[in-house]
Amino acid sequence: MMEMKKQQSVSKSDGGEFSHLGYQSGFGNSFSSEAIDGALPRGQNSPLFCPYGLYAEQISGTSFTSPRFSNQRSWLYRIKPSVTHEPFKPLVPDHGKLVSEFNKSNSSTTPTQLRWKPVDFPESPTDFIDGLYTVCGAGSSFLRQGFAIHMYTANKSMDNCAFCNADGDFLVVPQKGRLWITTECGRLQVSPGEIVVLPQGFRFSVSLPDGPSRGYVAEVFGSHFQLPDLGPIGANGLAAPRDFLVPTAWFEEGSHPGFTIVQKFGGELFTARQDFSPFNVVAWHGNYAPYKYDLSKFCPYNTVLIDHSDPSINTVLTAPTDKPGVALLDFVIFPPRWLVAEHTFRPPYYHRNCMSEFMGLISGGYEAKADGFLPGGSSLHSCMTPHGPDTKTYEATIARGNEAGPHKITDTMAFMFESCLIPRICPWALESPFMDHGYYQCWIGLKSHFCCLDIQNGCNDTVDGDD
Ligand SMILES: O=C(O)Cc1cc(O)ccc1O
Ligand SMILES: [Fe+2]
Repeated sequence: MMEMKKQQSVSKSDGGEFSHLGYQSGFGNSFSSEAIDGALPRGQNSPLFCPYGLYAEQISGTSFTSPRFSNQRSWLYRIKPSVTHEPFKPLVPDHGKLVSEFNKSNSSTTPTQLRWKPVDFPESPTDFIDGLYTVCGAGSSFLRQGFAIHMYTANKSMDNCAFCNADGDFLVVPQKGRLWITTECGRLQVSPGEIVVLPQGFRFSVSLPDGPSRGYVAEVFGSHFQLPDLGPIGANGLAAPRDFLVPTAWFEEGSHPGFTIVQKFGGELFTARQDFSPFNVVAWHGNYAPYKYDLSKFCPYNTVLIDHSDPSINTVLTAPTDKPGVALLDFVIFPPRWLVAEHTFRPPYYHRNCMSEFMGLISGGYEAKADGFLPGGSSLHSCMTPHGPDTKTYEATIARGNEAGPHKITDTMAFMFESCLIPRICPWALESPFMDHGYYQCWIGLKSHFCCLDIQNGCNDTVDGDD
């Protein structure tokens, strides 16, 4: 057998290598990458003898028989197959705060507008897995239909262990602190302002080069993220396929005694021991792989004359249901952009939505909230729960009047996870010390401006006299 040559053979603690990673570009392509020349079998997936004595292993992200346009799978060529581990055992002590099936025993429901302040960083050593907790969700990973919204706060790297989510795909939105993520397909550096999708089943490990870190995670059960159709926008715009980055093959070899795989399965965590690293894939090919995307690359479209567009115009990724146009989960952003609409109330309109809206703020402020919605904070406006700009935003917009010229909103990156399912909320989120119990007050001051005569004619008579 040829001498095993280890390429890019740095340890995970070598930071320099993480910041100079090469990536493959594209969305849902047929990717291929080999860390050693010739490690990918040519002409077939499963030769009797793979190059360099590697094992061939397929990971399927859709059923074998899914239609070709949606079929996702990759072939991994690895030093030892994933199956080489001791039996899974329930994690002790139980993690307790991850939920993947939402029912009366683990969650409750409320139509009230909810808002949370940013959560403090942990004081005791907490890695990405320890620091993950579910805020809300609906459906069931067992039934392959549903979603969960989690958040994480962590201060230490995962050590000698990898996480594997059998329940669904994670879309991770870091808000504070970079994530150095080692996956079976290679390594990714993900900074706040970027997102990463870790599809169902892939093993990954998260290191925190910046220490205390915080962020949001959307999980979808039974669906995968795809780019939205562009309709009349045309062939270009919003998130461009070429800006999605997929890792190149990277592996580590040798013995890793006591390496632990932590598997999330039905919302519960199980651990299995093995004596080697799962990051032992020397080459891979296929269209099922982790990827990242820099939100500053997004090309926003919007009104250029009147009125406020629905936020769907800023959809980065969507995880569809079987109903056309109805998302299990849309990931929508509110990026820096020009506001130019004439004689228009430019902030988000007041509204009630049959979809449920969870929002987070990565940086800066959010155009609908003058106060109280802070980077690292979050809000939930469930199905048909009324919401919209707070009193200060409304009054300031009206005061600016019709003469407002083109204006660029800068220093902002808010996002929304929007789902057709109605979320139930976990008790620790409802009882959290970071819950903003006075949230409703941001709208209470909205006064009646009703006037019997047309306001353009300068009428000052309010009907209900509340000012
Ligand atoms: O509620 C929100 O702040 C999100 C949102 C923004 C927007 O511009 C229009 C509708 C909408 O739900
Ligand atoms: Fe909304």
